[in-house]
Amino acid sequence: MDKFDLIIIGSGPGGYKAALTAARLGAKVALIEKALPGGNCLNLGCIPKKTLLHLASIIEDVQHLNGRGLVGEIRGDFRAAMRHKDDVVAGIRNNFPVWLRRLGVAVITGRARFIGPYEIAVDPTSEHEQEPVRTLSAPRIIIATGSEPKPLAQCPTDGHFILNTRDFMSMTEDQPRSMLFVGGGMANVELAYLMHQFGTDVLIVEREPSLLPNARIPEHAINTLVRKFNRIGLEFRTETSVAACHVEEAGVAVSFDDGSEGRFDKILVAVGRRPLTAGLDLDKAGVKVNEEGFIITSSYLETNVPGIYAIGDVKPGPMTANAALHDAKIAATNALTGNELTFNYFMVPTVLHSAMEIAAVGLTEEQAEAAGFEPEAARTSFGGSGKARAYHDTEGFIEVVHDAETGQLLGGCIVGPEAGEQIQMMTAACQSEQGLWFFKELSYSHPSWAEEFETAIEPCTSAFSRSAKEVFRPGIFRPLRTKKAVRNS
Ligand SMILES: Cc1cc2nc3c(=O)[nH]c(=O)nc-3n(C[C@H](O)[C@H](O)[C@H](O)COP(=O)(O)OP(=O)(O)OC[C@H]3O[C@@H](n4cnc5c(N)ncnc54)[C@H](O)[C@@H]3O)c2cc1C
Ligand SMILES: NC(=O)c1ccc[n+]([C@@H]2O[C@H](COP(=O)([O-])OP(=O)(O)OC[C@H]3O[C@@H](n4cnc5c(N)ncnc54)[C@H](O)[C@@H]3O)[C@@H](O)[C@H]2O)c1
Repeated sequence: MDKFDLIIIGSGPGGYKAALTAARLGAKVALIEKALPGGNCLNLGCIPKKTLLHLASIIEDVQHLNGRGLVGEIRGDFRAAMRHKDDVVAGIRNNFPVWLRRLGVAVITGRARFIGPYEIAVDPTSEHEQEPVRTLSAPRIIIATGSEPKPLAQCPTDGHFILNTRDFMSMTEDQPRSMLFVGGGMANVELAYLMHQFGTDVLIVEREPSLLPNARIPEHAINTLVRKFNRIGLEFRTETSVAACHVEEAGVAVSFDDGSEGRFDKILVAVGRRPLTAGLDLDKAGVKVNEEGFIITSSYLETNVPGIYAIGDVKPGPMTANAALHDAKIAATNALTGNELTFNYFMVPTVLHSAMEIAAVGLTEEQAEAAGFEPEAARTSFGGSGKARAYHDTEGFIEVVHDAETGQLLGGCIVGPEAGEQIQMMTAACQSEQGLWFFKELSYSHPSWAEEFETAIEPCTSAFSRSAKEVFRPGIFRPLRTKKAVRNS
């Protein structure tokens, strides 16, 4: 039996970040992966999606600027775009094990299962079935096995006409002329926009009264996106679902639960994801799951079994790579240096890449009020931004939520180009003890998107004297280290 300081199961963003963190802390680490290195995020989610959406947004930009110094038509070539996406993903993936091995991480291919609390058997995958079962042990184990798409009984996937996100990312056929997207959550709101820009007729159906009902994004930001969907002709129906689907020779006939019918070349079902623990034999280690199958953890991300941690999609919390990366640093550090760090998902941004980029972090005004703050939102639209005007893209806004009493920053939301980049600054500001002065005292580059932070908060800072910083009250963004947080409060 091979002995390690730490064994990590799964090499998605949670698993690989945990491996890097632990290796840099000097630990002897084993990282086990049963499928492609990089997990859902690299192979079937974030990276392939962003590669394709980058092309979609270039198509939109060129169409938008046509007649303003650009001439000519541009259109997407779906098959070539999918091949380009495969090349991008393979380029990152091929480098991945090399990079980890260079840091001394033992990257092991195979299917991991518990044979005891601190012992793991690694079964060979089907391509390497001649290889023997390997056994490993470690006093610390991190489970980072991710999630899989939830099935929908009314729309069973067949991998060809009715797809889940995995099937979609593996499509090699010609571009469908029409597509139904069942579920109006993060995945379909992004992928439907992609297909719309490539010229497919799309329809999203969402059973709740609005799109993105579970997203950690303020409602008024979602409304901005909805207005844009209406303007560009991207069709969606809320309070609607699928009653039945019949696969025909060259497409799918669909009956909706409002009595209407339709026919589509393909359907993409994205109605959420469920944790992936099948085959792990968690019972052999005594690790407990909740009624939905998520592994239960403490705020240190430790399971009920001391020394066994769970991170990312497999435990309750936001199912994003951003959250998995946050978890990874916390669990790996706690596992090796003692439980001290706790997760705080208010510090983790959410970013939606669709017809508009929307990024949010921290508390909305409503959440801040419920948490006992006196919230005030400072806003500015990009209408007055030189950069936005230069780009002919003034639809978005910046919103900064702060405590009216102290100027403490509580959260924010950005809608517009590169919102996912600008949100890093908002995240840093929320963790700073400077409050609104974080934005006030910076010198900005001009023209830039970020200078609009100062524009947004200017009317609010005038209401405070500089000494107001002294009444700053640590709140939702208190430092991650619990001991320090106790000292501060
Ligand atoms: C279409 C789509 C787009 C997305 N885009 C974004 C985005 O832009 N930004 C974002 O933050 N999030 C995005 N997400 C979500 C993101 O992909 C996931 O939240 C993230 O991948 C979760 O990371 P993880 O490490 O927990 O699990 P995963 O990435 O799922 O990795 C788990 C790994 O564990 C392996 N594994 C499972 N069981 C075993 C076993 N028994 N033995 C060995 N290995 C095992 C799996 O093969 C897998 O490789 C997207 C999701 C989808 C579906
Ligand atoms: N940019 C990102 O960070 C990003 C992108 C894609 C996915 N993800 C993550 O991946 C996970 C999976 O994405 P997702 O979009 O599948 O899940 P989701 O939970 O974001 O959305 C699923 C949607 O399907 C709806 N729904 C459920 N059953 C339905 C039915 N029968 N008919 C119609 N609608 C129905 C739900 O109300 C919900 O709005 C999410 O947790 C998300 O956070 C993140």
